[in-house]
Amino acid sequence: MSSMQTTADLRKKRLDFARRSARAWQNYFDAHGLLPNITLSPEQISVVQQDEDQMLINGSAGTGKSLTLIYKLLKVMEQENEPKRILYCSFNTTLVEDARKRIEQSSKFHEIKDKHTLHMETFHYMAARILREIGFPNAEFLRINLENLRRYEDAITRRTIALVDTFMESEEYKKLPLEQKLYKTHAGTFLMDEILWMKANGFVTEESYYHCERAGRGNIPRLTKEQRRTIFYLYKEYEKMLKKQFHDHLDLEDYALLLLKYFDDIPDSLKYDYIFVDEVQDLQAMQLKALVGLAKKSIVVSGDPKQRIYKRSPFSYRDLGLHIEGRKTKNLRTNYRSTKQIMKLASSLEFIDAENDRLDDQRFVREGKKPSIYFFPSSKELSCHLVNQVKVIQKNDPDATIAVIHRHDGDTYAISQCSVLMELKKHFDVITSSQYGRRFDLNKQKKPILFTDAYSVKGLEFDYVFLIHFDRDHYPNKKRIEELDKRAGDNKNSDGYKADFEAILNDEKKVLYVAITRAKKEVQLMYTGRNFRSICPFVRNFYKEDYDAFGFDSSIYSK
Ligand SMILES: Nc1ncnc2c1ncn2[C@@H]1O[C@H](COP(=O)(O)OP(=O)(O)OP(=O)(O)O)[C@@H](O)[C@H]1O
Repeated sequence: MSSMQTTADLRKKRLDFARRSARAWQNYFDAHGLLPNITLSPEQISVVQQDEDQMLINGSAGTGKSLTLIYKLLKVMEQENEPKRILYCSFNTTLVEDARKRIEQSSKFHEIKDKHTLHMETFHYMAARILREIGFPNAEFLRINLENLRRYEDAITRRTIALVDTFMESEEYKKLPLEQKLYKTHAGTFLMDEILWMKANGFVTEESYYHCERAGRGNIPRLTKEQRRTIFYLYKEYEKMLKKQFHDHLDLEDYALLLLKYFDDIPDSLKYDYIFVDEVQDLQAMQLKALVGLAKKSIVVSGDPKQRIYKRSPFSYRDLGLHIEGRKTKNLRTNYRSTKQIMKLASSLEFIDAENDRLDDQRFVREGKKPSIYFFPSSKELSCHLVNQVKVIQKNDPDATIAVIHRHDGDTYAISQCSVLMELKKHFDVITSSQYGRRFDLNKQKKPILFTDAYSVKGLEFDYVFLIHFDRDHYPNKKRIEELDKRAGDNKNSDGYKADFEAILNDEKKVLYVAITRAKKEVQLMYTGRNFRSICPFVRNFYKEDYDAFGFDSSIYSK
């Protein structure tokens, strides 16, 4: 009896296998040799071969999510015989430029690229293209980088400050019931943040805003439901201001909202058959929702929640129309970029909202030197060390790519005055992230050194990474804490303040995680200060055996 069952089971298994193979082979794509020096792992191949209308590729930094996405894109381009419209998009300009550099390395790509219409661009560029076609000539083709984002937020803050100040002096405000009056701390940047958050999440009717969960907005300052009525009034006034005084100016958050609002006016010919989205965690909720709507046949997104360093939202993927449960979510586990030693350090950072990388869940293809942390009493000494290190690298490893990551975060004046940058420029060819697309040629020997903030290098990688601001003023960024303190007023002992403070620390750890995980071979974290105690507090998450310390005693801080 049992042997008969076994034979039947075996036959069924064989049949299932044959059916599965036949199904797989119909769309089988020969991924071999498409990009130089890459042989996809079985794990990656199975993601490339699996066709779904919606799919999520998950994985920690360096597991090949972007690469796998590019292979899926090449697969579609090769297998579709009729011309298709295909979009590869992400939030940051540099990442899109990087993907373009990668795909250009494939000779297959050059063979098949004219078969289809392929757009490789940021969300905003794609949205501006469609919006202009359907009657919004004000949609701009903006370069999305940190400097432009800061400039743009500053402009909005100036408008919202003027708006709140005038409103609070008005007769109308005086007549408001007490419970709808605002606190002083609701002024300025708070209103700017709130309006942008409302737009990013589509809460642009009074009732939806009144009833929504303000996830991601923190607790400080408190905002009661009744006060939301006043904020909504100010939002409306702000919109009128944009129309009248700023000639129908569009905020970046308006691009997705307009696509959704005028969705029926978008002809099918402007939508995409296939959409591929990299670093999906950086997109705002309405942006992702618009992309889901624009994908006629399939949308594949890839991301890593530990690298989410932009604004948060109350929505799940499902709420936004992305159904990626079960086999439609794929996880990649082998790290092809960083050494085990680098990932060990990065993985010890503890987050409150994202699961830590478990090292025993990950595999590595290379090992290398332990990361190091250096304290220097002055920035002159730090610069001197950095220059010497770069000289040694360029002598021993002339093909190497090098990034120096700072935390001036879009402050163009601070960047221009940065003594480390000045010193580097005396010795080397140095570029900033806005020059990355034009000046950074992966095929050339002796590439320029990239001097960049941590946001602009999302998705990029370098053989050697130097972080120059590993101190308590920059991780966490002092300006963010000062802003929270300003908003808290006398409320600094409240639980709400503590929770918001923790949320900032968590975000800032993610910035650090992104920065460290850009390194392939070696990473050095460096800081200066009056004494070694000015070290970044996140060092307490590190195990002392995971890094070499210079200029201070690691046993004081680390686990
Ligand atoms: N199978 C492979 N063989 C060789 N190299 C690989 C393989 N898979 C990925 N890589 C390389 O590993 C590096 C990291 O890949 P990729 O940038 O796609 O990772 P990622 O998961 O998107 O990272 P991040 O989340 O940091 O953007 C790249 O240099 C890529 O070429």
